[in-house]
Amino acid sequence: MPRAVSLHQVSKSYTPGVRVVQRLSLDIEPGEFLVLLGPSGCGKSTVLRMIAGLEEPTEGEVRLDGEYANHLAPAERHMAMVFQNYALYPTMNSGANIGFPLRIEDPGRDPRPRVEATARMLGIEDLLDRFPHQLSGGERQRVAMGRAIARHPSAFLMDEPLANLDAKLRSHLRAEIARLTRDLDVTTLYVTHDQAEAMSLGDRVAVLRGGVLQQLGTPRTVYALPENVFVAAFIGTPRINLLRGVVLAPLDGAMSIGLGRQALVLPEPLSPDHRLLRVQQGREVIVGLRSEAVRLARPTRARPGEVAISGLVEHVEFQGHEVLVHLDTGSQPALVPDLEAPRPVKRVGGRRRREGGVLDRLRLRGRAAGGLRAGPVVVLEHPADAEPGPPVGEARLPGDLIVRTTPDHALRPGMQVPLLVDLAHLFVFDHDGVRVSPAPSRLPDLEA
Ligand SMILES: Nc1ncnc2c1ncn2[C@@H]1O[C@H](COP(=O)(O)OP(=O)(O)OP(=O)(O)O)[C@@H](O)[C@H]1O
Repeated sequence: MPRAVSLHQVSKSYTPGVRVVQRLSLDIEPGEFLVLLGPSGCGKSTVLRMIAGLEEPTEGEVRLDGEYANHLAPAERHMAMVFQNYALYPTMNSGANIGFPLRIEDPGRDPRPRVEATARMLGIEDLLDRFPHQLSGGERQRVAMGRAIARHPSAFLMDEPLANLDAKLRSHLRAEIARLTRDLDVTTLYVTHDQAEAMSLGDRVAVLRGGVLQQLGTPRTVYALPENVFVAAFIGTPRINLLRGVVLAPLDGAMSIGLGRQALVLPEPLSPDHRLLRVQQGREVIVGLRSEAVRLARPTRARPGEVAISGLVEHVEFQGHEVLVHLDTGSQPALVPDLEAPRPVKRVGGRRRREGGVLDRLRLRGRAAGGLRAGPVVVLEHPADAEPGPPVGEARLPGDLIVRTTPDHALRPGMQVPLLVDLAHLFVFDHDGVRVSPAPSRLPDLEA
């Protein structure tokens, strides 16, 4: 029987006063495939290890099938773990590796029938006599999976099991893991920092940041209705465009969102979501536009709900089936802490500069709470707080908007192109990075 696994207000500190997991509550249904997703160091492995019994929660409860389980030893939990480094015994062949936990469990029983059945399930019958050093990375990972499966566990705990494999093999094994866990009807908790993996595997995805749960939902929900800027930016490729904006709601004119040199004029009559934005009048917000929200087309081609802006082509990224166009629209990108990897130095106009340039200094900062970024997702700093540098208005901004298009547009850097923004796909986040449009209370049925 697949297990129900629950965490109730679980926290973990390795050092007193520093919680690496903070008051986490999660209910994983029997047979469910739940993915824990987040950047490196956000506490994913710690959560998995607490469920496995390899770490003890500092506070809170782990429950298995509704029963308090904090005190249970790993072996008493009947779960199998698969790690990224395979952890096979080097002196045993694949068959012995797969059979090892069976021999420990029941020394008197011949493990071979189970080992062979497991090998058939994984298509590795030919590898049973080989030692780990005679196997490729993908084959080793299959043997490690076999060792986990052979015991018929009630839950799988997988910690980045595909991280060491190349992209092609990863996608192949991903499909295999999905099939296996479905066929075996087992509860699975899968840890990854790869959002594409999370989206393709999970029945639900739990997004963690700094040890704090940001959102728990189906892949469709976390993509279409991210609760905050962090989730919006972490999920989806190419990354969502996040721009700093100001809500302008004059009493005698059309409501708009100012984006630096241009503005998105909200069409009348205002939609219920846009009407609610009036309370943000005069405030700084963060506008989120996924690449599908913007298309290259003239204003005369606008469909209902689309508004026109324009952009200067800065860079064209050819990807074969599509092209990513980096545009300067005269707005300022908003940066999300924890996501901004050190930016590579690149050459622009003969000068070397860090990508992001002056905008790196207009930083959005996570607010610390007990050593954790637990409160608001971001805080927009006033430019006056920024390090000295060229005044914002005078700085030549790097591309602030990435738009996807077909390869048949002949685009070159320096071209000014017309754009249409589909306001049905507009996200607005408040000053603290929390989504305000679409309104949080509006939860369309995305499962249909
Ligand atoms: N045994 C330990 N003792 C002290 N600190 C630890 C220990 N294990 C993990 N940590 C710290 O706890 C935090 C969370 O670590 P954890 O491994 O759970 O994160 P993660 O999200 O799985 O990261 P990654 O994706 O890089 O594996 C990190 O800051 C890490 O340095």
